[in-house]
Amino acid sequence: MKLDQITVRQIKGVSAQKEQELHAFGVHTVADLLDYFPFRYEDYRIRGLAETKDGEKVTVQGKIMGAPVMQRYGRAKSRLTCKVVVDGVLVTAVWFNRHFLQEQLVPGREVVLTGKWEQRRLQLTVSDSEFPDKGTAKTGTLQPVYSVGGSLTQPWMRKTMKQAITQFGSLIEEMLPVELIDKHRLMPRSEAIMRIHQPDDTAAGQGARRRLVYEELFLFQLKLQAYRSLNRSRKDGVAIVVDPEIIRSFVRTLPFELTDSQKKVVNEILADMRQPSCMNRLLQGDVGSGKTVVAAIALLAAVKGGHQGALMVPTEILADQHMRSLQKLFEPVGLQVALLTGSMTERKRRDVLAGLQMGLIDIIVGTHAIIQDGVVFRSLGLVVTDEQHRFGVNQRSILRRKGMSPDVLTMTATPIPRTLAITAFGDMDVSTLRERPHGRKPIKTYWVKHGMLDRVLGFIRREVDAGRQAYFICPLIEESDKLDVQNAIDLHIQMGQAFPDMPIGLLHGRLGAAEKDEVMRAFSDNEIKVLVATTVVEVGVDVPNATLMIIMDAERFGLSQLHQLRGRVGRAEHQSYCVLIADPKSEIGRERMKVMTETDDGFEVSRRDLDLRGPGDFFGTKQSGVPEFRLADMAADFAVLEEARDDAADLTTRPEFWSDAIYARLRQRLQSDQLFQGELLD
Ligand SMILES: Nc1ncnc2c1ncn2[C@@H]1O[C@H](COP(=O)(O)OP(=O)(O)OP(=O)(O)O)[C@@H](O)[C@H]1O
Repeated sequence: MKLDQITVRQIKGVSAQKEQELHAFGVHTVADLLDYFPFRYEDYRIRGLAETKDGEKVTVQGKIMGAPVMQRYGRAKSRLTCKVVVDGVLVTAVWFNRHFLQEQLVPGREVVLTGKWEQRRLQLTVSDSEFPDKGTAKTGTLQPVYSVGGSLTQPWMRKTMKQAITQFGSLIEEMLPVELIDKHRLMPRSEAIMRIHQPDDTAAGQGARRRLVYEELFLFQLKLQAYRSLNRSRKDGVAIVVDPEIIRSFVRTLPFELTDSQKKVVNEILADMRQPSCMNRLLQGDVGSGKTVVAAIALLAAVKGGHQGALMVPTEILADQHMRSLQKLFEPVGLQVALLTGSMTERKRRDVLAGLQMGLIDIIVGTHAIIQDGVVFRSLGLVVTDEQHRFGVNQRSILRRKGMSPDVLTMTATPIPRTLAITAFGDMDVSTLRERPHGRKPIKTYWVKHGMLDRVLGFIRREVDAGRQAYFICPLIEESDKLDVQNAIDLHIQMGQAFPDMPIGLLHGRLGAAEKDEVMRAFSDNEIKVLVATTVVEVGVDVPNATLMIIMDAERFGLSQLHQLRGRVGRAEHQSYCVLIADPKSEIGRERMKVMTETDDGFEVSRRDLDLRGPGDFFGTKQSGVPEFRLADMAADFAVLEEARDDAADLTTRPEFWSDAIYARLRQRLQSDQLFQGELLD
């Protein structure tokens, strides 16, 4: 019998109702239950009061000195106090709603008390007490604390866990290969499971945790690596072979020389595309590092190799911008670029769809709608997308069902600290643009208080008089009672009054698509000098003549968002500036503003952001692909994560991993994972 075939109902003491409640926590089988780890331990080990700080929780042993005093409030509420001598100090012990203890508090009797210590009043508010003459179960131990609810209480979980281990502990199987256990000197799985639920001393408890953290991270990495190596071994992708001279002569048409970083990354991408397996590569580069032209070269290669390319972007504004810049770039080489968006007329849409199907359109630009049903390509060779729309297994299988296995290049402008890159993008190969184009000057960033608006206006005037343009960003569209933030519409009016002679534009999410396009076009063409906008301009907008970015209420934005916004300037050779207007209330808020003024390197901003926020918060949402681990802590267990990654990478490249019986259990475990959706062994 295997543990994952035994239902929790078969554990003594688990009723049908309790079983149902366990289901709500994802616990169905004994295997699930044993993998339901405590998230912390309650410490009942006895300590001296001298080493206990005010407000801390502590367990002490003492002797009852006087008769207890009880006050009752209504029927159920009571306050019981009693003098107890602990380490030679006379302490007042207080219990709330434990009137039934009164008779047991006999002067002269030994007692063990656990509770919160209040130094000043020499008082202990007791949450737990035991009497050594009656035997102590908890005293001196660490008790596991589980995430529970409903009628599942901590004592019940502890008891049930113990019972499960007694009944079924001998069936716990090892799941890591022996060589890894030996290599890292890990505790056997059965021992680790028992100890994590019933730790007897910290050293062994640490060993148990280390073993299970390794296992968790290893399985996670194995999943990513297996996916990656499986992907590489599949030969159903398109092998895109282009004459290097075509690429070279295209590069010669560019108005600038590629940076060494761009050349290196282009080579990595083209090498991937030549393979008959599907490319799954992440291109990370700081704001303004020139990712677009890299993507353009890859798209050109796809087309010259006899296929079509798609560029998928998050917003229609960006779709429009990229459409125009690709058209300009590809005009000399005669590529047909088309736009596909939700706000297009039905007729136009039909034309585009027909063009794609017949292969008259080489490159399609649009939001994620471009790979959805109803869109048929003659032969899709490459999809370029951004990290928010990263290609999951789902999208790949939609395309595969349509008979397409394009190469995929994912771009991100949020440089990801190494820790998170390993976890969130471990299934991808990574290319990084390390340098910015030559001649770029670092952006100067200033942080000012709200009272300085007049000087900021003077700054705008100076830049515009010098022929440049400015962005003025604020957090909301319209005035809100709840938040005291400057809104774009008001600010637009205010700016109009301050600069009656200056064309000032307004851009926000509530404008219609055509209106947005028109505002963006006018700003691009330098007809509008100052653009008052919400964060719709955050990602990817490229107007090289803009040199001033002013961000109102900057404390309301996250660091990476501020960095993204700042990246809208400094995109050509002119000196550029960013002004943050903010009165942050918290220390962290002030720290964030300081980080911005101290560095304009996105990798450094990310690193400091991670320090300030912690990894759990870094991406904000679950869809970011950063998983929540049961035991592992990405910051604290980073070294283990790296080991696990190397081990998993090593294992999955060995042929025996895919064929040998020893690894069958690991493969089975992988296959049950959603990421693969049964693809692993077909
Ligand atoms: N090698 C280069 N030399 C000079 N200018 C370049 C070079 N590569 C790109 N550029 C220009 O730099 C600007 C920024 O490039 P691009 O829009 O590709 O940045 P990006 O990496 O996509 O940044 P973001 O994530 O901020 O949109 C563009 O105007 C582009 O034409």
